[in-house]
Amino acid sequence: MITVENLTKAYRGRSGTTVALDGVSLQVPAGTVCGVVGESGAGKSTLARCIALLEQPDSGGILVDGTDLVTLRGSALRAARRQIGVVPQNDSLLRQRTAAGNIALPLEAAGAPVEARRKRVVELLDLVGLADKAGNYPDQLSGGQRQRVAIARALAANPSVLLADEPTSALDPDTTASVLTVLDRARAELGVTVLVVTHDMGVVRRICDDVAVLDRGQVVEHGKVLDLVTQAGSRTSGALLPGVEDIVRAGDTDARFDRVADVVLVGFAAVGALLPEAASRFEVDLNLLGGGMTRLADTPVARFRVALTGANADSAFDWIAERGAVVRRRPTVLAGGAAA
Ligand SMILES: Nc1ncnc2c1ncn2[C@@H]1O[C@H](COP(=O)(O)OP(=O)(O)OP(=O)(O)O)[C@@H](O)[C@H]1O
Repeated sequence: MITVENLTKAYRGRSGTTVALDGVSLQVPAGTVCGVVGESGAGKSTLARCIALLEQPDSGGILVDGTDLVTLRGSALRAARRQIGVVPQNDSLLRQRTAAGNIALPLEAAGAPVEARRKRVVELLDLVGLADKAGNYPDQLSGGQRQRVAIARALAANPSVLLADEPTSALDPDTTASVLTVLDRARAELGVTVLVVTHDMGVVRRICDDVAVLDRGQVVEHGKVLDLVTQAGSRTSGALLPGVEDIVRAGDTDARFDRVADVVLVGFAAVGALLPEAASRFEVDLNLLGGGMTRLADTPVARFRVALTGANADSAFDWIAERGAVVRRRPTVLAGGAAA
């Protein structure tokens, strides 16, 4: 578990002071993947550097498994650093070392015996899908493969936390997918807690359990992705759910139906069956006016603008809501123009 408590950090320069982190608090449960997102300049990299102990915050705490890292010095600080594997923003492999040689670096620094090193490097190459590239030098690897070697190197000393700063920013979509798969495997197979700094909500969509949205040094949204997408007006729902607004000229079209609502459905059962079942159970005509389906990690999620016609339209929406869907009714415009 990583707990960031009220972290502040300002940069002081000749042209004045820039507040990069302004009381940031967040919790990342053990064994989850958390995305830190936000516009350029929001403070994401500063937060990552503070958590990686590469930068000293002005105030606040960073607790990893209960230990406040900010207060540590000397050998305790060095030991704490080993608990945090860092995948740097830029290509950071040593050019004169092979993939295996790069991955072995932290193990050499920790004084691990040769045989243990060799075994661990083989395991890690396998984890990142590069078992056949052990002897390749960085220049003989693609950008995505180099990034996977950097992840393997960050995992070499068995850290409890893996911190990746924009791990996919320079990669094409296919390569991005392979890097994200590796981060997901690190969590699933090694139980590592993963913090991914990214400006790309696609990363959140694919692998994050949790997300923290930073804006001008503050956390403006934080929680489970699947909870945040059900909250009306959340930035996460806006960025990750299919849009319903632009499909129809709402006022005109809504008027043709008895009841209209925006419905968010989460999970296989809800997405697959809830709406047709409601239609047949309550004998209402069901029309989808907008929206669509998507997938958040392994979970199917849908947002539809649903129109119902029939005497039981209200009861049908109540029933859908009782089964866990989020139903936001829209004011129904009657054919004559007055709101119902
Ligand atoms: N070393 C520094 N010296 C002075 N100001 C800095 C320094 N590093 C960052 N800043 C400023 O702090 C603020 C937060 O920067 P930071 O790099 O943490 O944001 P970010 O969200 O990671 O942005 P990006 O997505 O562009 O990398 C910005 O206003 C930035 O200009």
